Amino acid sequence: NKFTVSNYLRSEANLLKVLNAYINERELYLTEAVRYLNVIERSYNNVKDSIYKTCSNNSLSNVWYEYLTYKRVLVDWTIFVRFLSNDTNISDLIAKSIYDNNRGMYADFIMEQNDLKLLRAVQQLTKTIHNATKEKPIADTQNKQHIKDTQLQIKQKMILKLKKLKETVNKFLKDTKVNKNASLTYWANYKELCRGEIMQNQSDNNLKCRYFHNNKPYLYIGPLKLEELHAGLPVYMYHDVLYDKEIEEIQELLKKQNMYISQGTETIYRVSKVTWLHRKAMLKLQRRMELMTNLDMESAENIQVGIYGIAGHYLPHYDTGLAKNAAPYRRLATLLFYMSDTKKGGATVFTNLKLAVWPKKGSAVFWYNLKPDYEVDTRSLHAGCPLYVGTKSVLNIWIRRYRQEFRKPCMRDQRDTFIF
Ligand SMILES: O=C(O)CCC(=O)C(=O)O
Ligand SMILES: [Fe+2]
Repeated sequence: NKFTVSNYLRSEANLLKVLNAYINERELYLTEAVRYLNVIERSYNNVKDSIYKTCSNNSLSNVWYEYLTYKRVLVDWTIFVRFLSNDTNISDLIAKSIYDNNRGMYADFIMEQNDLKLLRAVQQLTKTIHNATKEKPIADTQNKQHIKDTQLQIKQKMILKLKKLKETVNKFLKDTKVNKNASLTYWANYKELCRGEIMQNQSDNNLKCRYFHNNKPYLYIGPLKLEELHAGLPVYMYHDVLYDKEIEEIQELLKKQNMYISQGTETIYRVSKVTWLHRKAMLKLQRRMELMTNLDMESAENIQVGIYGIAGHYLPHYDTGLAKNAAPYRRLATLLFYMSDTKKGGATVFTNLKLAVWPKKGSAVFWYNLKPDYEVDTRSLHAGCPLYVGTKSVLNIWIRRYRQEFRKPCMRDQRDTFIF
């Protein structure tokens, strides 16, 4: 087992082959499931519409709908569930079922409802289903009471059958490895927020704009303009906290660093350019940041500059890593400055809060990523929306947890969020 590059490449090629085959197979499986489920759903909608139209809740208005319903419960669902639990292919199951029952069972795949031939087929099929349920065909008896009894028995059978089907499906859903919640949370609200389709919750109308001095003498003279953006997890917007002159200064520094040529970031979750400025490169700004956050700037990272071009974006993420061995270095809070406005797209969105923040040149957003027990606050999940026009540039300042113990002491189960 000597190590050679070609040996290594060969095992990688194998891996690719196996995984591709696996994915193709899964894809076929799902396509078949979707196709078959659509057939069931169409039949279901057909019958449901007829119930609405005729306002009859107890009986199905004609023999066709009756047939469809029996067939769905007694045959279609059974096939589908067998398919889910065995991974066999549906065509085989249908073929087997046709063989077991009657060719005509699948007539509805090919016939229109007002077809004369169909009517005859339906009569035939209803018989078949009654046969399949081991009941005497209704047409064979003159006894009305007997017909009623038979129908009741069939109904009861169907209810039991549906109950069993539900159990099997639920078990299947529980057993599959897909973490539905994770993928849903990930995308939930992102696109709608970015398109500006979700408006802020009306119940948040206690939010205020205020001058904020935080008991700091300096701020008595020149208070901060603070806008509360969210009541649950406090997200604050500070207006006019980054001056045009400072923005120009930063852009000069970036040019010297060749920011616009190099340092592109292109991953599956982020398309932007990123570089860093030493946090002491902007001393006055650093002092302002301390006033805005009330946190010890000695544990702040250097300033991360992010630049997005058209279609640039950053998918939902937490700013902090959660490795246990690096607990003191978790990013307690984020201060995000906007160096530009955006004309279209490019909002910063908090997908769990259903909150969109539209960038305004010179303003900054501030929020906590950790709860008072220093674990991650899932409400802080956020993203940078795709940009449609122009360029968007931001400054990220992450303030880490260490050195904040006296300002923001760890409080298990005390409050659900940090406040100033
Ligand atoms: O660009 C934005 O609006 C958000 C940026 C962000 O979340 C980040 O860089 O961590
Ligand atoms: Fe972020």
